[in-house]
Amino acid sequence: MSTSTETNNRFKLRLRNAAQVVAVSTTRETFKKGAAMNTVAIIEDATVVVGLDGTVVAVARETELATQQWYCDAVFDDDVDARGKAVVPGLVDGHTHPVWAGDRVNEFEQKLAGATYMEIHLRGGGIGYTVAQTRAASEEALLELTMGRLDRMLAQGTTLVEAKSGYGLDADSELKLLRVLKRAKDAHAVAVSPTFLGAHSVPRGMSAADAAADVVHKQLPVVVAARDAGLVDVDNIDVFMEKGVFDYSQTDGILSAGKAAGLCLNFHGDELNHMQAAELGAKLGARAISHLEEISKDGIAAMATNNVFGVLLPTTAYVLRIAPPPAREMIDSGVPIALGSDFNPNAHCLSMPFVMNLAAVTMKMTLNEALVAATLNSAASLNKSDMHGSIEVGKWGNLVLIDSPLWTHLVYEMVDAPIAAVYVKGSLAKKNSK
Ligand SMILES: N=CN[C@@H](CCC(=O)O)C(=O)O
Ligand SMILES: [Zn+2]
Repeated sequence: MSTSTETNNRFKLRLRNAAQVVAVSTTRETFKKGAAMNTVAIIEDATVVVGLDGTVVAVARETELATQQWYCDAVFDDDVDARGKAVVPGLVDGHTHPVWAGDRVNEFEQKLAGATYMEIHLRGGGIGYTVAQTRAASEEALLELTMGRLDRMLAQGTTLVEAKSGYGLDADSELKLLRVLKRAKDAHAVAVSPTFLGAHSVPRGMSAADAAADVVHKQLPVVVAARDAGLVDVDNIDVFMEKGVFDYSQTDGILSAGKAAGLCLNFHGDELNHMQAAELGAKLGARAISHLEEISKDGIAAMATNNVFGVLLPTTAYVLRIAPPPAREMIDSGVPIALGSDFNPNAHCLSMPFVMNLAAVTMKMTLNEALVAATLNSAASLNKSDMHGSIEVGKWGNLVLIDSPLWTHLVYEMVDAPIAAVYVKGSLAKKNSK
């Protein structure tokens, strides 16, 4: 082979002859809704090639590729025999709270004994407890904790994660958390979509109205200035819209201010009580609303009409022993559904395969729907499905290699998903021992 051929035909990675490559999509659709959520593109006896720039250059049956001259002449920096294995896109976690110190294992015991989330919250535990621990922690300590959590997510197949601030609740502390997220984003293989969540709770001694005003007039301007100076990255703005936290008009005001600052609206709503969050999100042009356990029929219709993503979090209903959101009705009505782990001190879950299992068992989603919701649609809920969420030419070569010829083992095997390796932009990012 000549040098020039070698240069032109050198690639970063080949995963060859996989029993199944689950591309999810082959048409570059940005998301799926309705019946389409139950279809995933699968190519059997297939090969994926990733170029030196980290993007997919080919995904096809090995026999088809073998007829092409470029492929026969190609050299691969990493050449992996994937026979007997399946490949799915890197998983996308649509909702996490990864920057916090301390833990709440004591509250887990209280909840098991019957205390509700709001009872603990209103007596100063819950988010309030974590805010105190997180404010007291150094930026370096929080970075180390966050990096460790991203490592554990990566080992479970996650390659893109939405990540919230929200345990600072004042301008300086929220900025500290957003700086941690930027440093983690710049340093870690897992891609991060950061979210400003200064409105996660009402700080002790403040009214909700004063807290909402603080978010709009103090925190948000500081965050926007830091973003514009390149000190932090912020894609989305979030509010915990809930009875006893932020009401309809406070949430409207905070989200509207965030939208004016160029942020995507991606907020907590209709979780413990029906708050008309879905209706508000549709009115404001929100990209996504999370939780939705208490969504109304009108809210479902409004989200479907406006293509507002429902980010469903099956760990919440599981740990709080509440009814899960009406996923079936939402999908059948045309709401685009994504999934998230909701990793936080209340729901300590870093595993999207387990989330997919819970979605299938407790929310009656099919395995195909769970995969679409945990890949293409989660990426789309973050406006990132141009490069994430499916195995298609031109997208990042983010790939999960499964130690089974059937991809469905990823979900079936629950908390011990058989993930052999995870590739990010065509580079081996995590190899799991058997
Ligand atoms: N519901 C509000 N926020 C989180 C819980 C955060 C916490 O309890 O620390 C959630 O999505 O479940
Ligand atoms: Zn949350």
